[in-house]
Amino acid sequence: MSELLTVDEALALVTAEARSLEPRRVALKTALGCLLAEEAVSDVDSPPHDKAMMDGFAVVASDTSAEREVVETVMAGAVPTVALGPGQATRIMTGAPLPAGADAVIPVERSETLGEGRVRFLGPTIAAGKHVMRRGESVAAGDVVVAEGARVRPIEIAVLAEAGCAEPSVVPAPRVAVLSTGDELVGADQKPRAGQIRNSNGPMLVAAVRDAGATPLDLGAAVDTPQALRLALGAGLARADVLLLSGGVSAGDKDLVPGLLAELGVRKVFHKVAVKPGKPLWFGVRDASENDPSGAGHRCWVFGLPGNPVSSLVGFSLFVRPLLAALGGAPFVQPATAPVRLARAFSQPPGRETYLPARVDAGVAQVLPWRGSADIAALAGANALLRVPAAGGEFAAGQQLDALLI
Ligand SMILES: Nc1nc2c(c(=O)[nH]1)N[C@H]1C(S)=C(S)[C@@H](COP(=O)(O)OP(=O)(O)OC[C@H]3O[C@@H](n4cnc5c(N)ncnc54)[C@H](O)[C@@H]3O)O[C@H]1N2
Ligand code: MOO
Repeated sequence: MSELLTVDEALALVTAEARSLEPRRVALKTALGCLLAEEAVSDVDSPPHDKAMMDGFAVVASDTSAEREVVETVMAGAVPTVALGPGQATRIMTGAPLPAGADAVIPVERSETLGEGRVRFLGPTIAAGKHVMRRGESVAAGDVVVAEGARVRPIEIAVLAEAGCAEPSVVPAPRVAVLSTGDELVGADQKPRAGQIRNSNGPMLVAAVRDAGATPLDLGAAVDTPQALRLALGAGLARADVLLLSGGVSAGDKDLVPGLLAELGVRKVFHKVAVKPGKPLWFGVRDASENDPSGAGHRCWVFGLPGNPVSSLVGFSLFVRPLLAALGGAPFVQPATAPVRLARAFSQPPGRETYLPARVDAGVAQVLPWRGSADIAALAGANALLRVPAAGGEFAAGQQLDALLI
């Protein structure tokens, strides 16, 4: 047991292997959640013209004529053709460019149409600039509109669109292949026969990848034969930045994964961590190379997550999710934890660092009844995994521990 890596030691090894993915240009609509790899510069003024901010009449503010001649109507998208003189007004719609000479807009609610193309305005005179947004008032061509390193949220998508950045350079979302292994697995839509179970890890990990802002590539399930596994592992290594495997990493007769990964050029970084559940976790890296057997040549990070679903979830939350954030350009982040207070006393024998399913409300953690690493059903209402240090001990109600947020 003492030879096993601690969680912190294993995290340090993952951190040492982590690096941000190479920036590349992506279609704007797929940039959501990514880090911008270069500052975005606008190629236009915004607004592109002095624009009406109300439906109404463009006027010369200093003109005090009681009645005006309406010289034309300008809709948004159109261009005015008549310069305004004294005693004149242009009917104008919100967003349309102001005609030359005009410097204010009187809202339609403050007008009275007199017929024969004439209009009278009600109420006080209007100040120059009223209900008008000047050309370039928001952004001037050449302005930096989003800084390098900013996270692209829906707001930044709008700003980039306005600035004409249709293909921004971003640190891309990692592509993550998910492969479940095991002869016993059937799909959620199938009735398991004797000896079979449904594949719950595959759908969980695909969803967890998506939830982490990465792009999942669902490779389904492979049976435990060297041929089937070699083919599926090769596909994952060729097509993804990260390959997530579930099952086949402990000590069973059919735990073929570590040997096959070595054969495919994946360098083992560690196997087994002092954590409960999740001990048999395997981590390795296929280094970037021009002559790798898959022909892809890019670096690929590989996790063999233990087959038991709760063990897989713990491995994902502790190691995979932080690595995905780092590949996406964030400084290496530790797993998301929060201090919580225990609702009830409990005791835990010494052993591995342990993660107990818990429900945290207003900072108070209830440990949930749980039948071990195969009992994912017990976690259906859980929102945290309570971290119990390896030394174990007696924990009093109200005592503070850390919880991993899931
Ligand atoms: N002699 C030893 N036996 C085991 C050890 C060990 O160190 N020495 N470790 C135990 C621990 S801890 C775990 S966790 C499991 C992990 O084993 P594997 O990663 O090799 O996974 P499998 O043996 O393939 O499966 C374990 C368990 O999980 C079920 N499973 C597998 N895949 C899925 C899936 N996609 N969806 C749902 N459930 C899945 C599988 O049917 C098994 O019941 O090993 C212990 N044994
Ligand atoms: O660590 Mo295993 O993951 O205890 O079930």
